[in-house]
Amino acid sequence: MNCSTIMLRTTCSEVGEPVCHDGLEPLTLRLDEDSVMCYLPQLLESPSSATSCYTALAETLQRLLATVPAPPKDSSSENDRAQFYGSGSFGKGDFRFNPRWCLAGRALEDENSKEVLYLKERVEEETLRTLQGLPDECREVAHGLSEQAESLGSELEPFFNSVLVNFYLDGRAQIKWHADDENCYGPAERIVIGSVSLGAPRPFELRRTPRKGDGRNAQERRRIWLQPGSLLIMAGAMQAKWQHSLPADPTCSTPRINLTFRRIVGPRRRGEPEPSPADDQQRPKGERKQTAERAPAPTCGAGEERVVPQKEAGRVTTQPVANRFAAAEVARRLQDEIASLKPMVVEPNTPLADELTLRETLLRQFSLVWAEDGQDHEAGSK
Ligand SMILES: O=C(O)CCC(=O)C(=O)O
Ligand SMILES: [Fe+2]
Repeated sequence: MNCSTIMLRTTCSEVGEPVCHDGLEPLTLRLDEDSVMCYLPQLLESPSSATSCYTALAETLQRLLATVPAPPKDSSSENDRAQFYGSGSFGKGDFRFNPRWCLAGRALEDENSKEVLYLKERVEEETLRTLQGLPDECREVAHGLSEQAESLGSELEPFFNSVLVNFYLDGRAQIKWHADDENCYGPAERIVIGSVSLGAPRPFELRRTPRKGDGRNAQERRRIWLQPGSLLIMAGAMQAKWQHSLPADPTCSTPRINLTFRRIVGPRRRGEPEPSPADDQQRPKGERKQTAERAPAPTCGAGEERVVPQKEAGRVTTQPVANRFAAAEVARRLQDEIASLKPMVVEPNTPLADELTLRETLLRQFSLVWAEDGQDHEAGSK
């Protein structure tokens, strides 16, 4: 089969409607000379494993939404899409994250996310297999990917070292046209992203990045229904030349979870945790140092004496903090909550102890990011 002429399985006939794929069969799309997108409807062994993965993960995300204060740039209450980012270790290394993510999303710690670790393994295996098995006609694209594909299999360094999770509460939640082309992923012509869908099926759209003088045809959209349990691989120059979006779908009334596994390259930025020392990784989990112990002292609001009023003592936020709070105010709230929680935590590994750790981690991450620039960031959705 000639890769450049692979057709979408189903086509929409109405004028102006995007070319559609129903997401039930695998698909390889060579979008242009340098960009390729592959879709596998079934990443997990069965539809029921996709359902149980979704159920467990949705429960964790709901709990975090209810217990972790909203980050300063949280937009989940406006657009029904909440963001989370992987944090902690995944066996072969530590999750990295773009420090901006912690302004818009909540941390999803490794101990909270068995499913994420499981999916990460599956996505790496399938991405490697798929990229290595691209048809001959895609060789030029595959050639550019071969080095990356090789490092996917490396024992020492896993390919995907970060994950961003989107929780779409219903069909009103969406993500607008964008490309994931930030510098932290390396050259935009060589970014590989593995995107897993769970929960409600939703349409995903693609279009060429708009350029001056583009005619109507250049803007032709392609649409793929992302089915639960599926994997979408974006590779080659897709982030440089194409944009993608997940439009609102008024017919959808149930949640969807999307996980995009990415590779962050280059030195760690301020605000990103340093990798754990190798010997720390060897030890069983219970014996490892707690994140909070490794955390540097908060730098935001430090030095300011704030007395927690008596009536506030013991009060813990269970609802997301409204967006209007400035970053420093959120930090103060976190400090208050940590002060309230500390005397209540008598045993490790209890729900209260987890809440305390989550707040401490959040505070550490926020504080470092703010210390970097001294002010608010533009927190994008990428
Ligand atoms: O939800 C999706 O399928 C897409 C998410 C996405 O594009 C992103 O997080 O950058
Ligand atoms: Fe994206």
